[in-house]
Amino acid sequence: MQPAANKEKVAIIGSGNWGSTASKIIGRNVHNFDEFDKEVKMWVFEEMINGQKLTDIINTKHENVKYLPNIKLPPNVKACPDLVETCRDATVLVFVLPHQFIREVCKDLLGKIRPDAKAVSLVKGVDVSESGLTLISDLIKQHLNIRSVSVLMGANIANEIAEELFSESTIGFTDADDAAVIKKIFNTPYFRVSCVNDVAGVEICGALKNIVALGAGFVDGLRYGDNCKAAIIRLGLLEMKKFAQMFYSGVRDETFLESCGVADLITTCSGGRNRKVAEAMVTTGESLSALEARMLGGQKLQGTLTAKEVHMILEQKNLTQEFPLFTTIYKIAFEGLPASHLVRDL
Ligand SMILES: NC(=O)C1=CN([C@@H]2O[C@H](COP(=O)(O)OP(=O)(O)OC[C@H]3O[C@@H](n4cnc5c(N)ncnc54)[C@H](O)[C@@H]3O)[C@@H](O)[C@H]2O)C=CC1
Ligand SMILES: O=C(CO)COP(=O)(O)O
Repeated sequence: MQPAANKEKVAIIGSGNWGSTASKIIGRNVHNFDEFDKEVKMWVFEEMINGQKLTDIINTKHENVKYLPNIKLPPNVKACPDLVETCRDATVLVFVLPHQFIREVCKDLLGKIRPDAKAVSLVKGVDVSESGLTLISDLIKQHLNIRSVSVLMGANIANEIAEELFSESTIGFTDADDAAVIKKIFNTPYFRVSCVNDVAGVEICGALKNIVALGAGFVDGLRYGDNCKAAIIRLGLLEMKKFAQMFYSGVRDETFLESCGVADLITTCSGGRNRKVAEAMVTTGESLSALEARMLGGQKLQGTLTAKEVHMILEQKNLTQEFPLFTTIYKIAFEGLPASHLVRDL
């Protein structure tokens, strides 16, 4: 189908637990504004479910039976297995993939998108390579030559939002006009979005809280109680802020009090997947990667890779002693340090 002339057209890149939830919100919201084309394409990393393509299931049943079961998606959300086809005519690109897949996706999209497209990243993670630390939003911007990449992060456990339970979220932006368009596709009475001019602050919060969530899971596995978990959350928030302000100038103190900051830490340390799998690591003695594969039905952890990536950067810069919580969580997760050292070593 040709896009309606001069209309904003949204493409969603990713269709996991959060990607599918985002498609439910966006698919409905485009009907509220004249300026949007009503068709929303969603790129699905194709897989077979009981002999049927996941894209076919989504397009006939209007449900992502693997990553967001029992939630109806709007019929104007069209699942598409071809990445370039999904994005070719879009003016708004919504990136919502596990962060380890972003480089590959950007490579495949290079030169294949509209020059006037804007983007928003819902991806919680950072990129670490030989050239150092890069925000996922910067990676997308640099690789695809996109003029503005906003981010949307917050206390947003997808299953709750899919059931339309109230939550807040934060858009970090550099271009206020683009942020206003992006807010329109996400904001609903049950998903309350606010905007701050601080991409790095919002994005670093979204990435680092997943490391702290592993710590919260260790506390739960050890049965150390709620006071101890609150201490981990407090110390985690301090290290998140220190890290963000050390690596990015202009990060604002107030950002840590938005949904993307303290609120996301609290929800992730209570109901998130990183917390759940870290708890199981302590109670079963199995590795985080084995538990991720066994417990999550194809969904991915982001805290494990982020803990490794952040540790690599801290080691490179001789900063591990300045971040004792992140460092201890890394050592418990990957170097066999007993979980009880979480509090002993702080
Ligand atoms: N699920 C949640 O509650 C929330 C997730 N997020 C963030 O959203 C991002 C996406 O997470 P979810 O939608 O939850 O995904 P998910 O963890 O539920 O699912 C994994 C997704 O990765 C896809 N995939 C597997 N192999 C792939 C490959 N080689 N290339 C591309 N895609 C591949 C799968 O098809 C699936 O769609 C993450 O950064 C996550 O931290 C943010 C807020 C809430
Ligand atoms: O980011 C999230 C909630 O805001 C989800 O966290 P998990 O990936 O740990 O489930």
